[in-house]
Amino acid sequence: MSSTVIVIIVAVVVLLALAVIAGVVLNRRRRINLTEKPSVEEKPVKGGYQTGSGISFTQGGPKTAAPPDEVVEAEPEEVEAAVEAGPEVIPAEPTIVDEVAPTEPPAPIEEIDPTEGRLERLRGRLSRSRSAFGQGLLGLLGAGDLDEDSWTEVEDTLLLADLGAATTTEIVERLRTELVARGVRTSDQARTLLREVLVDALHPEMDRAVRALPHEDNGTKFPAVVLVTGVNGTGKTTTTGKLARVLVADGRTVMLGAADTFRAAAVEQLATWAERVGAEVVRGKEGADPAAVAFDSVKRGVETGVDAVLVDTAGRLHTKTGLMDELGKVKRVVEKQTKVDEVLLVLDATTGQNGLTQARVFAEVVDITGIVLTKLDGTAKGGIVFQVQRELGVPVKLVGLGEGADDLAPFEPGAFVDALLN
Ligand SMILES: Nc1nc2c(ncn2[C@@H]2O[C@H](COP(=O)(O)OP(=O)(O)OP(=O)(O)O)[C@@H](O)[C@H]2O)c(=O)[nH]1
Repeated sequence: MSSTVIVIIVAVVVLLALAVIAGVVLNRRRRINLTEKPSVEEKPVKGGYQTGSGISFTQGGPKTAAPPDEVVEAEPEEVEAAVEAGPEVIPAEPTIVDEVAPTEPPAPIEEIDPTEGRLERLRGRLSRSRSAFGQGLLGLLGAGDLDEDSWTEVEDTLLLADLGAATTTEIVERLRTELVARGVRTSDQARTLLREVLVDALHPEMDRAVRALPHEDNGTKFPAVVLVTGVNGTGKTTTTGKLARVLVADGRTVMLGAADTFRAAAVEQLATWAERVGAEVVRGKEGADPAAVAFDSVKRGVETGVDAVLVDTAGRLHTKTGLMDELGKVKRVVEKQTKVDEVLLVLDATTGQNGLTQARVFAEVVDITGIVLTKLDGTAKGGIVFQVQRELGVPVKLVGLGEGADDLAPFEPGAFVDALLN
């Protein structure tokens, strides 16, 4: 073979290699990168809920995630019993490990939608909240001097949107003072004032990053442990799956723990989510002790060196004692191995006051570190966000805006209020 032919072959090979590399780079760019904030702030589209950034994550571990004091004290014997798989409820240890799904599932791993597509789809999802809220308020405030009847109407609008009595009073008082102090006369001025007051009431200074990144302890990598809790039906399993997708899209590895063993279908549901993103799932048999499954998922997560273990916990609200036993035990048992970094409480926004009652009970049982408000797309009462944060003193970190796999968004007070008012 002549040297010219060899040179041509080498040149063709180099060109092909460059084309492959360019293809891979372009493909990766199309995937969402949730840690990067867009450099240019997009103007919110009328009526849409657009967030300026992706869901942000932060490191777990003792340095950044010191949780408040635990409500429930660990009982060593009880913890041991759960870990060693007591005969009546906990399946034998090997059973759980045997049921770990294969690392490489046969089904193809899904591409996760790029950010642009996600924001596009979330537009207008809050339209029902908007019609009940922003338009009415702006109509009233834009009129200038308000008589007592008009102020009562403002109050009623806020109450109807589920903001709760305390937040409503606070907001009305501030509006009354500022309206006079600033001499508000036009609807634009009213809009600016209303936006400011509502955003402030949502405490934009709260840290809303999800503690789902690993930390190191004495040179050993520990995954972040996220417990996802809430009453069955609120969207707990769905949220766990959606969060796993966000992490995977961000280049992270996750282990899912199907500790909601109350309903076999819930375990299957989580296994499907895991399969779709190529993650492992650890599960127990129906009726298995949730604490044992949670323990095994974290153990497996540490062994395999994943970045985060997301545990879908049981959320039966039969009695407070029952819940306390179950959830308190899950947390204590997991903490035999590593700290629980995040306890997310999933609340269904459509349940209004009922959701708040649930929140109170859960908060008494376990230290909630973040709230996920689901089904905000299906309610005219977006105001529940204000109330639940106020009640628990814990930030709403994520919101569910649909049944689709990528319909989970970070909660941003400014973007949320814009969606209500525009
Ligand atoms: N519209 C809407 N539906 C949602 C949202 N989040 C979850 N859902 C739906 O709510 C239903 C219940 O969700 P699950 O995730 O199964 O609820 P769960 O709390 O895990 O309940 P169990 O499976 O019984 O443990 C499902 O049909 C979800 O698709 C949301 O943000 N918007």
